[in-house]
Amino acid sequence: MTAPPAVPPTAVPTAPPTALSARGLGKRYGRRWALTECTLDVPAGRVVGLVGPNGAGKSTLLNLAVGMLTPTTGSIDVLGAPAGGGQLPKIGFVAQDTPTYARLSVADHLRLGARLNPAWDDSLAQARIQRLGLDPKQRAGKLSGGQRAQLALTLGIAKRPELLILDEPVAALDPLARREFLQDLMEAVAEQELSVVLSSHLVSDVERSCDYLVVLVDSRVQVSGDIETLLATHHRLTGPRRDEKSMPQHQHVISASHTDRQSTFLIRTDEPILDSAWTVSQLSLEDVVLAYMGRSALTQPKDRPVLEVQR
Ligand SMILES: Nc1ncnc2c1ncn2[C@@H]1O[C@H](COP(=O)(O)OP(=O)(O)OP(=O)(O)O)[C@@H](O)[C@H]1O
Repeated sequence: MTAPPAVPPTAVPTAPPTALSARGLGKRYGRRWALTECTLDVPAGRVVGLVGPNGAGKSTLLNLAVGMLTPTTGSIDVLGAPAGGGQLPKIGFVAQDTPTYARLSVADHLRLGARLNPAWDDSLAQARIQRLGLDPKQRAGKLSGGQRAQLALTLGIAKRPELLILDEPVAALDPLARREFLQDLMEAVAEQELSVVLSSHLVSDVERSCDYLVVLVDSRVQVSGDIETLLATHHRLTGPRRDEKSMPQHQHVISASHTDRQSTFLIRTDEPILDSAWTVSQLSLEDVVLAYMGRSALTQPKDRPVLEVQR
């Protein structure tokens, strides 16, 4: 009897690893939704900027990711498993206002980090503290806001996490400290295999340090994606006045403004723009973010504060 022919192995498609994956995720405080219908796949190995105005829901999303909040609706996976308990050793989390223990010294914080984290990299932590010029004997309560933020980032990085989540880490820093902090962060990303999600109000911070963007406005994700791709697929079209409805289907209008004779559209499309009536211009990341924020403002009910889109 002859053996049956070998069956070629079936290639089982594997989904690319994700840092965060949310499905219909929502969080309600009392009657107010802080996060609504959030469905999102953020790839691993990226530096993700989570941008949105005050009260957009950024902290809520990040706190759901680290399991400090539980969802009202939907689910969130972190590094391929449900957020919460089992994933915590793999996550470094620096919460908003970079909390530290005021009465403990810098050295105490590093000792605590070593006790609490099995993968603690003490030489990395010591080297960072020395490079930053932080006095190991100084109590955290006596550090400046910027120094405290650097201490908190050191604790987060020395944990050797797979995912580092930073909630507005540079909000309290002056421009130079902000630049140095983001520079340090990028160095850590280059040295370690690390995914980072950081929230910020400022597009300039994201432009400098991130390669993936999520825009959250009024509790909803407005857009998310690879920053290079977002910049390559969004355009400003300026030309003779035209009705939005006459635009080709593949051109998704994000914002439109008109004068008597002229129209300006900010569109997203994967296809080339062939209509020679348009003057096509490139957009900055800030243009893209503001357009999505403005779009949200236009769709908000009247009793909500409307975001100003300034150009
Ligand atoms: N513990 C809470 N109880 C009630 N409402 C809350 C609570 N935490 C947040 N909220 C509300 O949920 C919404 C989203 O808040 P969240 O802190 O997630 O926004 P954010 O984008 O991080 O804002 P910011 O940039 O100001 O930090 C806001 O309207 C806020 O008032």
